[in-house]
Amino acid sequence: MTEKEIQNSKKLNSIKSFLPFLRPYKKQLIIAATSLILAASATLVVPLCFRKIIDLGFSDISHEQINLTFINLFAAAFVLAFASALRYYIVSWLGERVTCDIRKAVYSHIILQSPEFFETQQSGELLSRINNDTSIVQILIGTSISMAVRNLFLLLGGMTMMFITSIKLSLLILATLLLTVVPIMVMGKKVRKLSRNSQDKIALASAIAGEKINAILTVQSFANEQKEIRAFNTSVEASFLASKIRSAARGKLTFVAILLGFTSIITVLWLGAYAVSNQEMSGGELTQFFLYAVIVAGSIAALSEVLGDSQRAIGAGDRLLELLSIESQVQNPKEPFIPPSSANKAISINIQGLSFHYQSIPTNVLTDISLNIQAGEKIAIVGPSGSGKTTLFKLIQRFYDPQSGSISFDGVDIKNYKLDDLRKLIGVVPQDISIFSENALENIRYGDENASDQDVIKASKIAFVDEFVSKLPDGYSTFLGDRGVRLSGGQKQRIAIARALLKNPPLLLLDEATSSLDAESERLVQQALEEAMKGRTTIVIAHRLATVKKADRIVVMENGRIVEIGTHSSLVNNEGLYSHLAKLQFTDA
Ligand SMILES: Nc1ncnc2c1ncn2[C@@H]1O[C@H](COP(=O)(O)OP(=O)(O)OP(=O)(O)O)[C@@H](O)[C@H]1O
Repeated sequence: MTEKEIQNSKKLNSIKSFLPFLRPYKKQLIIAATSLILAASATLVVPLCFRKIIDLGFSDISHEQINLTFINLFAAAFVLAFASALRYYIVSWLGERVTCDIRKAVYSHIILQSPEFFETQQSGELLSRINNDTSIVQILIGTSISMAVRNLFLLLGGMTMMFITSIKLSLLILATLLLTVVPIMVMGKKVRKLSRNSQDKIALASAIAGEKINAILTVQSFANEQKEIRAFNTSVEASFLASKIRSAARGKLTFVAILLGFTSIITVLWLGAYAVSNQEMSGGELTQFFLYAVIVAGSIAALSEVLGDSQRAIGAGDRLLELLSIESQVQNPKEPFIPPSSANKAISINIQGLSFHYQSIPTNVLTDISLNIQAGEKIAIVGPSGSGKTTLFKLIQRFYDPQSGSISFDGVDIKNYKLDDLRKLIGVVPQDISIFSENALENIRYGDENASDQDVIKASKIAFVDEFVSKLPDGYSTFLGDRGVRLSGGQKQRIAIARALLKNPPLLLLDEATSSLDAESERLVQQALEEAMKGRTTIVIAHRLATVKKADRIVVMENGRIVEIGTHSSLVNNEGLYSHLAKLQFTDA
């Protein structure tokens, strides 16, 4: 295939890939097509009526004939009005409906991606795709396609009628029309390229804004507001420039299309006037021919306009399809293992020869990790920053698959679990806690959407959340603010613990906060954690002496490898990395 053929087949595929979204609405499509054909046919009948009116003249004919002619004209007008209105409603409805479905599909596709996807995609850009690109596709489905079909129908119908009226004049017009189409095609291609460019620029501007608004405290504390305003302005201006270039190209396209279209009609009519004067055709026939030529020219102009719009839509559609075609790196197994229903008791973990590197960097972050953890055991992981502790947590939750080795829960490789089932077994208390723009009750219920209010409050009491939430102005109904800005670090942690407890998981993964909490908060968080760990297998990334001392075993990591395993006292006596770290790192050591 030549490059052009590949491009064309891609274009076709872009449109084809949207077909599944249209499939559920066959009934509406049939109504739309019928009303569209009716309206176009009514338009094509009008010139016939006019020819009759002119050629009959009104002096020599009966009133009955006059009445019939005008009633016919009125009937055509009625069909035209009714069918056009129906077409407008159904087609707009389809556009809105399908866009809504595409939006839903894109969002659920994004949210099911593994974290690797989000390492390369900016959230602002993804939002722009959900909002802007889908809106453009809406124009395609809600307007452009129906305009294209209607005008194509008018073009073909008008041409046929023109040939019936006068073959000679029609052939002439056809020849001049060919001269019109070629430049339109060439220019249309350019517009499409520019459209994609302009959409990319808009997405980039949203991405920049989204990222900085999310990090507003960092922006303001470095007094970088003006810098960020300038950066955003530059990127918005770039998107304006891209749109300007696109609009100019589109404007030129419209100019060329209309001018060439009309030039060809005027030329032919000129010749038509001679034909009437030589009595080769009647005045009514020339009028009829003229009206069809106007319809044909109008439809060509409209088609060129639609071409511009659909180029834009295909650009946006391409981006959406590209997004929808990305498969998550972590997939559910074909035949998943069904965990037994008594799954809430502690589980054992077996890690065997685990090695892993992130796709972006080929050096191993974890190398040959092997570790057996018994059901109910409490393991503390310590190690210098960057030694791979958090990465190990990510692999246990199967956010990534290792390049070699395996992790098993109660003897079953975690790859055999459905992702949902696997993650239901794990409660995570991360360092970086997400609080959503909802009230306290709903924020905690995020751990288990089916939990009753009583369950939420029970978990809150164990996690010492009740202690501060009940003092808030509206208690559990208090809105916690965008991303929890109204909560302290220790309070957020306790919310995270309550969430994890509500899930009642057999395995707890705790990432101990490195930021120092005040003594009272620290005591409450520790107490909450101790409650949470009861009866479960627990792995904690430890930064405090109190935590490591309570652990059954301590795993010491360095450069992605396990270098020591033992209890606090045995490791301190070892004089290895642990004793060195213990002296330096543990705040209360
Ligand atoms: N998404 C990622 N892509 C590429 N490299 C990553 C990614 N996440 C982490 N890394 C790298 O992997 C290594 C281990 O990181 P990890 O977060 O697991 O360390 P850690 O022991 O938990 O450190 P800390 O105690 O500072 O949290 C680091 O060198 C880090 O730069």
